[in-house]
Amino acid sequence: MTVYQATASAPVNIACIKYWGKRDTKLILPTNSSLSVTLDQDHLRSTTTSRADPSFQKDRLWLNGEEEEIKDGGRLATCIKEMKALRRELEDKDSSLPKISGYPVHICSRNNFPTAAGLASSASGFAALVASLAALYQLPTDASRLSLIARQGSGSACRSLFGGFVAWQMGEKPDGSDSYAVQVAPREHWPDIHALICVVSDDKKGTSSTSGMQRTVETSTLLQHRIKHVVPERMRAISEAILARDFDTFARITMQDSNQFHAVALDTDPPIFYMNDVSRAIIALIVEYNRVAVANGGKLKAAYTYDAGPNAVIYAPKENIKEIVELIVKYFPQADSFKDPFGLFSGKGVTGKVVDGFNEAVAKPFGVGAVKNLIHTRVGDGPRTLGAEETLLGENGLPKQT
Ligand SMILES: Nc1ncnc2c1ncn2[C@@H]1O[C@H](COP(=O)(O)OP(=O)(O)OP(=O)(O)O)[C@@H](O)[C@H]1O
Ligand SMILES: C[C@@](O)(CCOP(=O)(O)OP(=O)(O)O)CC(=O)O
Repeated sequence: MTVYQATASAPVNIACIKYWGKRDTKLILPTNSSLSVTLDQDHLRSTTTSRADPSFQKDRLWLNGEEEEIKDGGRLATCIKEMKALRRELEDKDSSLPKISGYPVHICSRNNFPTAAGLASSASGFAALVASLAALYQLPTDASRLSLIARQGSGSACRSLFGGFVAWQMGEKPDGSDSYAVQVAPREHWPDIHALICVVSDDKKGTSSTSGMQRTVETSTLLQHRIKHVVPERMRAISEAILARDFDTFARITMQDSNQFHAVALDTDPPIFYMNDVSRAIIALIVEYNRVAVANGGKLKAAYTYDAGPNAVIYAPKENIKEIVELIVKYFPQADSFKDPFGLFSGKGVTGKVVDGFNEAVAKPFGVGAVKNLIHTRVGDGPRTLGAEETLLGENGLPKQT
């Protein structure tokens, strides 16, 4: 008997222009456009296997080994329903296709990094879900079309359908049909963009993005200024900077937009604080690192950005990452040795140090564990369809034991 099954992986993305606010909470339509860098799946990814089988009783999903409820009308149910509808369209047009759109599905997914910890697991997770169902249903792969569906799982997920540098165009139609992701540039255009993730906390966060942003929409006057007068110009300028590989402008806008997103969170009633003392110390270090570069006649060398949590993501050209790791390690000693996927330290281990002319008084050194982990990665590609050997479901249609 034929087994209808497919496995796909999808990347995390971290926004430079932040999505924060919905004009439609059910369809997940944003109040502003946003733009992100897709990170390399070789380091951070969600992997999902989907199988359609007439013997299954109902649609089921397991995340990291635990079954998650697929609530009627909820985000998971919506994405699965929309993907089945796309398959049905194909079957209606071509009677030779097996009629699998009516079969229940079993879906098994794993994240190779902490879930719901502000590392954008919902983005890679819903993108992998949609990508695996697209492979299962053999849908023609138009990533923007699929991004319309991933968007309804989690807004930021629509950007993980592409690699490289990705914009989510907010659109204006009430039905959301013009609110999808497009690629600004593939990773090959600017492969030199690397990222250092400073994991400050991998706990489940206090205020979820979903509830936090709605409170902001309801109470912040600053948000209205941001969406009308700030984001449109920033989207234009950062897209131009990416196309011109102009890191100085890219970095300036990225930091400004992270700052404004956190200002808007603070302008919410009651206020929302996502950054903590460690996050703010990392900002001080990057600001000083850039000040030294500019004082020496150079340009900005790094950009920080923070999502709805205390973890820092530092974007920089590859050649600067070694100095940045040394800088972070000087102030935030690490319990474990730095995993050095790009061989920057030739197996020698990291010694904390600052660049010449750096004012060490800008931050106080913290103890071991304040920054728990450093992940070095870079701009990456879009979802990948994987071979049958990567399946997460056993022959019985239940998660494989790992
Ligand atoms: N691989 C996956 N497959 C399906 N759903 C997933 C997957 N990974 C995460 N999710 C969903 O996303 C939720 C976590 O999203 P949440 O927004 O709370 O955290 P986050 O994505 O880590 O943070 P943020 O989006 O603010 O950066 C999970 O509880 C789960 O419902
Ligand atoms: C701060 C952000 O990371 C917010 C992401 O919000 P989500 O996409 O997680 O929210 P929902 O659409 O409600 O699922 C900024 C961004 O990724 O653009």
